[in-house]
Amino acid sequence: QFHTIKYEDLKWDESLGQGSFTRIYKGYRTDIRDGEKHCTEVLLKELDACHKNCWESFFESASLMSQISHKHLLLVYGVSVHGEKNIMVQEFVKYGALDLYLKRGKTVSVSWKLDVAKQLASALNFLEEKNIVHGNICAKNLLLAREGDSSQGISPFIKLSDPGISLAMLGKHVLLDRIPWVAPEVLISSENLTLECDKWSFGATVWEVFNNGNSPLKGYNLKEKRRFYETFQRLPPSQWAELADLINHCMDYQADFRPSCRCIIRQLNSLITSDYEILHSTEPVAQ
Ligand SMILES: N#Cc1ccc(Nc2nc(N)cc(-n3ccc(CO)n3)n2)cc1
Repeated sequence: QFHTIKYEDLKWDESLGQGSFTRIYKGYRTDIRDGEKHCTEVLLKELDACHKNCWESFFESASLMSQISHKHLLLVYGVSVHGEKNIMVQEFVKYGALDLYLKRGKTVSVSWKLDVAKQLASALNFLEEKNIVHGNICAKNLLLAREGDSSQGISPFIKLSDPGISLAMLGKHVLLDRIPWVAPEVLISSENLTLECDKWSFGATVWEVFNNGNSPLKGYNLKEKRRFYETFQRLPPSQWAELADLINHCMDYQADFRPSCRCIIRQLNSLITSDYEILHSTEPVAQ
């Protein structure tokens, strides 16, 4: 199910921040392959000790990512346990989480954003074909491996990160805080976590990418977030009608009305960047 890595083969470098329940560090892993010593740059994701009852879910997430391989899915080398410490050892992705990259004010073109959306859709299509639910699609879990350079026609390259601790293990407050990424039906029961939920989250993630990493419903408290679903509200629409339609189609409150991945990919490919890009060089910030 997954490779176990000896703790003494790992070396910690700088801290790179924290996710929910986890801390991440740059690190190195030494291993001997065909008689040679290799030292690989890795990302060390440590599960906070206080959530040790979630470690099986943390490792389930690691084994999910280790069992499948796809160019837009993060490579997980394995896990290491050392006393209270549970560590997931991942490939180090050069530019880190996409939400922070976009928030740092990097101006990226519309076609750059569309490339990211298409790559995420192809990763989701791969998971859908294997009937695997990710459960935590969001810009924070999209990692940027290549910045791309539109002047040289080099596209960005993203990798979808591990889903982390499964929604079923999370408390109500954490679920509410994941509005609008978590599909409405999951709030009713985590048994409702299906492939369609990833389509909903895909819509919210595309919204983030086209709003320069701004969090949708930023500043909403949990009560306001709950009301957002109870009153069937929608995210502020993009000026680009075809994009807004795709996002709203993915974020349909009726799970079985959401489009298949193939349909999403077809719609993304039909979005013509030329006219939109000329007309709206920068997407106005959503109110
Ligand atoms: N400054 C900076 C900087 C930070 C991180 C990386 N690299 C990286 N590699 C991974 N495999 C995973 C992650 N993550 C970041 C958030 C999460 C939460 O899921 N993961 N970051 C590169 C540069």
